Amino acid sequence: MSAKIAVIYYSATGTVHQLAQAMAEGAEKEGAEVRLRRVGELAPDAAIDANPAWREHVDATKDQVEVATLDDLTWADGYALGSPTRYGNIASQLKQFIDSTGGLWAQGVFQDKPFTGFSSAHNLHGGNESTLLALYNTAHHWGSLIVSPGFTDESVYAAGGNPYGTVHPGAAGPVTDAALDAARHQGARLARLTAKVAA
Ligand SMILES: Cc1cc2nc3c(=O)[nH]c(=O)nc-3n(C[C@H](O)[C@H](O)[C@H](O)COP(=O)(O)O)c2cc1C
Repeated sequence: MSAKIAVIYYSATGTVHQLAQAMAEGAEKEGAEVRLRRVGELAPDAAIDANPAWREHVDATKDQVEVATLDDLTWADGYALGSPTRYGNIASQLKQFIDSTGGLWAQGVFQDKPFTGFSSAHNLHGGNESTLLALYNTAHHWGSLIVSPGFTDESVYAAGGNPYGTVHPGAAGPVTDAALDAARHQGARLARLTAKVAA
């Protein structure tokens, strides 16, 4: 059977958005049905307008990517969640969405469903891994199955060797093909394992 995968992310300036797209591509290539969704923006216009890259990304994705809903979580058999690093933690926009899932949690919607994470901090050692570990706290509470990439493919090493999840440090410049390849691998692995669990 093919898996139903929800790739749900927040991105202010587009880095995590690119990783999310690659994650979705990898899952689709594995035969999954994918919903690629961004969480709603919560920041005031004044903050967004103060950063031209942020404004540009908000405007570019407004009509391009649907906003995540709770139905996407109920529908999916497996989850890929992504967030930029915010002081070593996940962004409040994604956290707000997660914090709206109490009703689904109480119904057991997340139990036994594979869950993987991805991120981007500006600096290589600026909190990529602490953000992923913070994201995985939710998976523990949801009763989901954490499917981190591990060192399961050459693409993981080529992208910097992060077994917790694909990341791209913004300080290294534009998102690299290596990071996108690693995200595709991670998405494919999630889809493959989700199909097995769902069967
Ligand atoms: C409020 C705030 C906090 C941040 N905290 C960190 C941090 O702790 N470590 C770091 O390396 N980068 C930090 N950054 C930078 C972002 O994580 C980084 O630019 C990321 O690549 C942005 O992803 P995006 O393009 O998907 O929005 C922070 C940025 C903002 C706006």
